[in-house]
Amino acid sequence: MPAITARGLRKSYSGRTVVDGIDLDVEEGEIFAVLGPNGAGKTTTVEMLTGVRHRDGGEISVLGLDPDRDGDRLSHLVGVQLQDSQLPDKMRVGEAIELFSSFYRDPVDGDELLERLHLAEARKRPFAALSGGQKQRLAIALALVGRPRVAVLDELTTGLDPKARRETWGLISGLRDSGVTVVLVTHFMEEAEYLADRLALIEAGRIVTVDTPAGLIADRTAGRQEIRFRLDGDADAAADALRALPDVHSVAVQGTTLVVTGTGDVILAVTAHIARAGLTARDLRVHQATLDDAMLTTGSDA
Ligand SMILES: Nc1ncnc2c1ncn2[C@@H]1O[C@H](COP(=O)(O)OP(=O)(O)OP(=O)(O)O)[C@@H](O)[C@H]1O
Repeated sequence: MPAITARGLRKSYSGRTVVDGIDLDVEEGEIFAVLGPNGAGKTTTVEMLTGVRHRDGGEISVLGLDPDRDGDRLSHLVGVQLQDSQLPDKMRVGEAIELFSSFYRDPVDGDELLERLHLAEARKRPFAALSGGQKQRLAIALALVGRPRVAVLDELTTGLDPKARRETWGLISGLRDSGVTVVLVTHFMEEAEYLADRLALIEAGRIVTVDTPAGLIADRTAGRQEIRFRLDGDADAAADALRALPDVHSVAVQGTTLVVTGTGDVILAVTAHIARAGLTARDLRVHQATLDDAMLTTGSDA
């Protein structure tokens, strides 16, 4: 049974429709990413799922409850990290965790959570004195302290450095492993590819695609691969020979570097040819199409 179902979701601001009939099913225990360009309606959509924002039309069920009608009951089951979370300037990190813990029947261990999010040393620091990354990590901690069954995380790792981002991904994978359903709004394709079981692409308030990351990549890039290597010898002659191979789509010569694109068994075809011709390929690198590549092929700036 889906943890979240939305049908015909609509929202307008001052007569301008920004969510225009969205249908969604998020399965229990999956990480579901919401992607799309700036202003597509991602935040408005997830805010309606959590009841933070009221819908103008459509139906929503989160764990069998309606966020507009059953907000109090749902607040015990859903953890929300929204963009630009604000707390009173003087509130200390430890006080915020204690306050939010007190809202829930069975909160997690606040100390352990702060430790995992590298905030233990900032426990006594007031909100106003936190760095951007610390505020971000505190927002994640506050979303998770109530041991939610559903976590809605908007721009989870925006503002975090690469190490903190990776650690946060570990935390979110762990949540899924413990059965939590996660809805994740993100602009980082690498994050969606790494974490998401499925994703929805939203453009201009409508769902364009719902797929797995691998399915979307395969669909949009047709399994395109790129191989780069340096060649000792006549690069132009080698390029001509490579162009004649099956599965090779293009060969570009950039100085002594060859860039070959293709599909199917192109890697095998190229490496076998190099060996047969007695050539040496140095610094050989293979690039498989990523979610970033898939999104760029649609012209989206998500
Ligand atoms: N409170 C509001 N009042 C008026 N317009 C709003 C309000 N909140 C959002 N909008 C507008 O609704 C549209 C959708 O905004 P939303 O924040 O849902 O998009 P988004 O996909 O999350 O964008 P981003 O990736 O930039 O966060 C935008 O054009 C935005 O300017």
